[in-house]
Amino acid sequence: MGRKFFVGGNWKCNGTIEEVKKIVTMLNEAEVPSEDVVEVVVSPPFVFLPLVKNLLRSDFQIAAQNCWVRKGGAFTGEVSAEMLLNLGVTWVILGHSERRLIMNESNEFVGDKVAYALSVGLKVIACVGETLEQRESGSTMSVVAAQTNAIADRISNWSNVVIAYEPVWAIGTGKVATPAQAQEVHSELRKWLKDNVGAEVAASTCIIYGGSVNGSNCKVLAAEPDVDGFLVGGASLKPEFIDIIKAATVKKSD
Ligand SMILES: O=C(CO)COP(=O)(O)O
Repeated sequence: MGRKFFVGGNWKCNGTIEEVKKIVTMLNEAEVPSEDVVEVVVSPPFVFLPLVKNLLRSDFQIAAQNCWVRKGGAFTGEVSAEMLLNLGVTWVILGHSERRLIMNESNEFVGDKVAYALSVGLKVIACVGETLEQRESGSTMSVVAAQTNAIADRISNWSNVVIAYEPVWAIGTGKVATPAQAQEVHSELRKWLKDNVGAEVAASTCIIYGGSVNGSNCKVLAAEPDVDGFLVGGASLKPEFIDIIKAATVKKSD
């Protein structure tokens, strides 16, 4: 039950048409391991999804950074899961800490979003992770378990879910988790899945790490047995994103 290495690029709220075209050209020209070895998904802001979809190489996929919790309708400013599918978008990032903390998205709301997006056929990168305060008070695993539990309560099929462990204190700070810190949470989370969902889901679900991943630290992180890839923010806008994709080969040579 091998897990394929997964690298997501979360562009967040960045970019102009010109910059987006440059990033796509950089990605299209890159030589990276084949689709059998690594799954690459880039996530531009909503407005650039059609442009990126049209220009991006076909072995890379695209993700939205959010979507509405249920079917579309009178929800001003929202984008529905159905619209994403209609555009040919295959993935959506849900529960990113920037949405949990800035937009006050609760565990339950994120769980509802994950369940709805999966039900219409989208694949989901579901983000979990603790704040610095929560880590320092020793509650990392209870926070991550509660976030994951709100999803587990609402879905039964995990085959289209990737979990991104993104400690909030490591996001955009340059303070990357050490390989041991990442491995510890990933393995505890996998154990939580085994105990609460099932052994098969625990063994087959990709758990990727996010938070200050760059071209220099990606290989040591990728070498950890329960780190199945990355969700990359800042570095996904730069050429070093290619080096991060290539970290997949660390696994292949195991
Ligand atoms: O939030 C992240 C990816 O979703 C990580 O962001 P950085 O890689 O910029 O720390």
